[in-house]
Amino acid sequence: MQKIVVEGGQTLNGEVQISGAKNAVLPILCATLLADGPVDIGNVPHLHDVVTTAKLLGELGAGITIDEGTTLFDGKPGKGRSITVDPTTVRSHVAPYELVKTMRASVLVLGPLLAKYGEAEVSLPGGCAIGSRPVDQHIKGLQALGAEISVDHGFIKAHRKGRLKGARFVFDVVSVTGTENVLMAAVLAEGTSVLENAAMEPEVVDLADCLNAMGAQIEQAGSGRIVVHGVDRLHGGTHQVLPDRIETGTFLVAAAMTGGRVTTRRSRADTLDAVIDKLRQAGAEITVEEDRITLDMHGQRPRAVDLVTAPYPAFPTDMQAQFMALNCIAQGAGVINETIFENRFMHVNELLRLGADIRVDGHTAVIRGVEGLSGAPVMATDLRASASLILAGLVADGETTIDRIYHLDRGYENIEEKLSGLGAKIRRIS
Ligand SMILES: CC(=O)N[C@H]1[C@@H](OP(=O)(O)OP(=O)(O)OC[C@H]2O[C@@H](n3ccc(=O)[nH]c3=O)[C@H](O)[C@@H]2O)O[C@H](CO)[C@@H](O)[C@@H]1O
Ligand SMILES: C=C(OP(=O)(O)O)C(=O)O
Repeated sequence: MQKIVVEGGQTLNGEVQISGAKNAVLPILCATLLADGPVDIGNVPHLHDVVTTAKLLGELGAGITIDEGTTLFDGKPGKGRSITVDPTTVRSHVAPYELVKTMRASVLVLGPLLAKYGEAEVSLPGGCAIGSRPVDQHIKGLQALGAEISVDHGFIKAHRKGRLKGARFVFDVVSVTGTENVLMAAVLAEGTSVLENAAMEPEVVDLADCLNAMGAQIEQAGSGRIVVHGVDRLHGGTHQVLPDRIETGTFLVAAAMTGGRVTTRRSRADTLDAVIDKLRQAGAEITVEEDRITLDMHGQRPRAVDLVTAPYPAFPTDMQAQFMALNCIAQGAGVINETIFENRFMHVNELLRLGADIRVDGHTAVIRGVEGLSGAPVMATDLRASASLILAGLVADGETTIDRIYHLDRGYENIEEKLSGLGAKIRRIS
């Protein structure tokens, strides 16, 4: 099994190119199932979850063509990957357990298969083990559009008699993938749907942009009330995936923790307001120019920050572990309140092994910054926990070895190469 070894003590400096967003490309890949022709997706990150989703689409019968290194991003040439999905050969409507178990986003084939082909059988999804992660909102939303759904032997079984019917649906809780699933189904429903208490995440907007490029009529994505005028069919199209705001935030935190100066290229500062605000509170000087965000810590140790995770545009739960790592070595004490997932403090025990001072009471963690961490073997428990351990390793004394890094490969493209480019001493070993 592979591990990552980080030798702490380097100040990060330089520029890093941000990849396409995992949480945008995965729903977009699933959305291609709705089209009557091929869909070209550009700025696709090299991630394990992308490979799994492509395998899943292939298993359903879609044609997949991968083109390395020719993607255009915002009209500027750049190296990246594009994937063309041809859904016209889809024959199966079953998403098997073996492919779905590793990845939360695989549940996103449910809405498209149901809307386009009239039936779907999708294994209950996996993903990061950060809470119970139910799918009741996905099911209720699709039922509101007229679907008949049962959960049986670990599979969600859905079918429709006739076309789905547009409806008003109010989500009980704000759910990102729940909004995306119902949105994708509503696109081919008869009449207008209004999705209330919808997720406002930039990845939902990116999905809606892609669907609109395929002929959908979606209005107000990015607000809590999305209006969808159903259409008879979607055609093929092209779309560039938006930059990954969580990857961007992770590199900015790395720069802040090491006292360095780092510029992220091909990033979108407008999707990171809450994160940038917290980094400024931590003492960072941040400047934004077009798609570049520069964080300069001027060699200073960060100040601890308090934060509460909540749905977008508030502070993202996917940046919580990274800010926990920052607080571990900051001046003063910070309080982190995790309100989205009930079991998302699993990195705490590993950070304690590096010498951190953290106390957890329910959903709240109090972190007192220490002068220094000391490198040790640790174990990654989920994707962002893995990132937090790398960040801690960057500033720890000596070597930190991180085990179970397969989580990391689900969501970070070439993280060790990108960090090495900024001056970190980091390597992957088998
Ligand atoms: C692939 C993807 O995009 N993953 C992201 C997505 O996950 P995901 O879409 O799974 O997260 P949700 O937004 O659905 O979860 C938010 C909260 O709603 C609850 N809930 C959700 C659905 C449901 O049917 N019933 C229910 O009760 C969950 O338990 C959780 O407490 O948003 C999360 C919250 O920003 C991020 O951490 C994940 O990186
Ligand atoms: C929780 C995450 O991913 P997923 O929903 O795919 O498990 C994440 O990206 O931090």
